[in-house]
Parts: sequence; C-alpha cells; structure tokens
Amino acid sequence: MSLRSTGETPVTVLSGSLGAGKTTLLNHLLRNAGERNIAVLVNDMGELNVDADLVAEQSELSVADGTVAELSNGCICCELRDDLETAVVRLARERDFDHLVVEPSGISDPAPVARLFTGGSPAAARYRVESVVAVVDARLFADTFDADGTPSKTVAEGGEKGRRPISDLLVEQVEFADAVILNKCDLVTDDERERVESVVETLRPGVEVVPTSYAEVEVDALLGVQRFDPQSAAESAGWRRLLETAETADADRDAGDGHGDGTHDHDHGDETHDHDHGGHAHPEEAYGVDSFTYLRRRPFHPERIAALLSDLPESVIRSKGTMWVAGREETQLTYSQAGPSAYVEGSGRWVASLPDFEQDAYRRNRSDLGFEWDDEWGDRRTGLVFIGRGVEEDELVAALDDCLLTDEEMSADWAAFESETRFPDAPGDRTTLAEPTPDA
Ligand SMILES: Nc1nc2c(ncn2[C@@H]2O[C@H](COP(=O)(O)OP(=O)(O)OP(=O)(O)O)[C@@H](O)[C@H]2O)c(=O)[nH]1
Repeated sequence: MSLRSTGETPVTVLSGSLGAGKTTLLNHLLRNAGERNIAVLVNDMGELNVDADLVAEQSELSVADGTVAELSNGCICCELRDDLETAVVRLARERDFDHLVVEPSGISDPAPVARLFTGGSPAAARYRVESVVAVVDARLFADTFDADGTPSKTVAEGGEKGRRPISDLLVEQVEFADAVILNKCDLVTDDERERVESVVETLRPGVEVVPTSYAEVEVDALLGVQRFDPQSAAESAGWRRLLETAETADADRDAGDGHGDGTHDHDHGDETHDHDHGGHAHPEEAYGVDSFTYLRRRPFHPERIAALLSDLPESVIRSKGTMWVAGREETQLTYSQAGPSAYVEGSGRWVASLPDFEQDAYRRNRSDLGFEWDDEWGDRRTGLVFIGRGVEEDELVAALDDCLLTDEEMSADWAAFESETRFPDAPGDRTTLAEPTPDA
C-alpha cells in the first residue's frame, strides 16, 4: 500500500563526499528493494545529471519513467531549495511510491535538505524524514583523520560558499547523520576500520555504523527504521553535547558558589573534562579517542590564539565552539576545525553588546540562554571542545591559557585590539586559519 495518501511517505536523505559510494548504494537499494517502491531524487553540481543517468542505467530504470528524478545546475541546499520542494511535491502528486531517497550533491550540507521536510512546508505535509544516512569512504576518512596513518590526502573542493576543505564536510555529514554506511571497508585493515569507527562514534554519539564494501547493506535494516528526530537533530553532534554539558555544569557551579563572575575561570579541573558523554559507552579505552572542553570568560589575544589554532597538534581530530577574541567585542565567533582545516566565522552578536533595552528583552524572551549570564561580561565567553586521539590535554589547556589576555593586557584598552589576523566582524564572515595542502 502506498503511504502517499497519509502524507507520511518516509524520506531517506543520503549524504557523503564525492566518490564515497552513494550511487553504488542507490543502485544496491533499487536492485534489492523487494516489495518497496522506491523513488530517487538526485542532484549533481554539473549541468548534466550524471548520477541520475548512472542510477537509471544500472538499475534498468529510466529517468523518463519518473523513478529517478533529477535536479541539475546547482546545489540542492542552496539555490535549488525551491526546486527541490517543487520536485518532491510533484513526485508525490504524480507517482505512486512508498519511499523517497534524496541524494544531494556530494558537497551539500544535509541539514537544510532534512529541514525542508519538517515544519509547515508543503513537502512536510506529504513526507517525513526517516533517516539521514552518511556514506563515508573509510579509506579517505582514515587518511584524513588518522594521525598515526599516512599524511592527509585531503583536497579542497569548490562549493557555493567558496572553497571548503573536504574534511569539514566529512565531519559535518557524520555529525548530522542518524546512520553511517562505512563504505570501502575492503580498502582498510580491520584495525583502521575500528579506529575510524571509534572516531565516527565520538563525532556523533549513538550513531548506527554499518561497515560495508560496495555499499552492500541489508535494505530492511536501512529503510523502514525511523531514526531521524527533528527535535534533536541539530544537537546530535558530539562536540555540541559535550559543550552543553560543560556549560550547564559551569552555570550550576556559578549558581552554587554565588560568584557568577567567572572567578573560577582558571579552575580547569575535572569539571570541564567530561569522559562520560551522557552514558554513551565509549570506545576511547581501546582506540584512544578522547575529548575535553575549555571554558573561559576572558578574551583571547587575537594574534596568539590565531597562531595556536592554525597549528594544532595532529592528534586533534575535531574541535569546535564559541570564541571571545579581544578586538571583536560585538561579534560572537564560531571556531571550527576538522583534521587539517580550521576557520573562524562570525556567528552573530554578543547579547551583551546590544543596547540595554534590547538585552533585557532578549533575556526575558529566552529562558534557555544555556549558560550563566555573567554580571560583568554578560554572554561573552569562550567554550571549545577538543576531540582527538592521544591529545595532551594539560599541554593544550596551558597553551590556550597563554593565549588569554594577561591581567596587564586586560587593564589596557583591550577592546580596541587590532591584529594582523583579521577576525570576522559580521555574521557569515569567515577567516581561514589552516588549510590542507592539496598534495600533502
Ligand atoms: N574498492 C571499493 N570501491 C568502491 C566501493 N564502493 C564504491 N566503489 C567505487 O568507488 C567509485 C565511486 O563510487 P560511487 O558510488 O559513484 O560514489 P558516489 O558517492 O556516488 O560519487 P559521486 O556521485 O561522485 O559523489 C566507483 O568507481 C565505485 O565502483 C567499495 O566499497 N570499495
């Protein structure tokens, strides 16, 4: 029976880097669909939709019969969003099927695609996102993130927002996924595979990891299982959970000691070092994936922090969070590093930099600021998460502390700090701190 009439057609959103095996997976799903009637919507960056042709050809299905629909000339998550919505609504109207698989181009972010099917949109009325599945090239992942392995072969890819290193996308796709098809396992050793799995499970706690070669997954195990939860999808990334846990603990401690003034700033003992990950059984003992959070209410010196973050130890696989940098008193900065790439982006204004009446209104309307409001600094703070293998935490924390303004610098006109590294001063502005070398 078609689920179309119920407005509840399940959607699988497929993500994965170029060449990871998405088309191979699609063909496998179509060939082994059994009773399921699967429709596929693919999108490629080129003018010709190679993927649609390939899937159609290999599966003896044709684009013309509507089983495989295509969107060309852009990236689904950007300018084709409206087209995607139109296409899925039209598909639902014109075709009878009981599962939709959407494959955005390899460099798309799956989050906006999933969001298209949630909320009050016409697409949401007909569909529900069942799973966001990331196809990961185990070989590429091991090469990019395994500090003990061969050097990174990461190359930068072109994209709508300019060049973005592939390592960012590999990590972000995993962080947003409900299931990871760890493909190309024939190209890694068992030990490498287990090491990759341990990283994947730290990046996205609780994710289901299915190791495959040529994407040979059991169809019933992949389709027909509700994994996506729109409420928790954005919070599912390991770094975000760690940061939230640490900030909550910090706020509780502030409330408990009555300071609220950040006087325990330099106490970076066990409270900020969370190994527990909300009960998730961690493979860190066996494979040494570990993490810690760094919370401070004192600005970084721009030059010193830029130098440190552009040359992190290779043992750090992923780090991300919010930064307060002297000279950027209005702009909240988001820092993100994945393997050999790192950038800082303007992500909005500190509430503390708004006029008083706006601050009051903002704080009144939001009970969930997520951290203790500091009497002196308001929401200005740094909260960073570091995930890696064998990271020397004490050394890194000491190096980070050395990047904070000294008492002497704090008493100078630090808000007017200028630096050679131009930190972003508006939302969306991005400064690259480290880039992979294409032929490293
Ligand atoms: N060795 C090996 N090769 C694989 C595996 N899976 C896919 N391939 C090959 O890798 C290449 C890329 O696979 P695709 O399925 O086209 O990858 P894709 O993710 O659709 O690629 P794009 O559409 O370019 O993003 C093809 O030559 C596949 O035959 C695997 O598990 N092992």
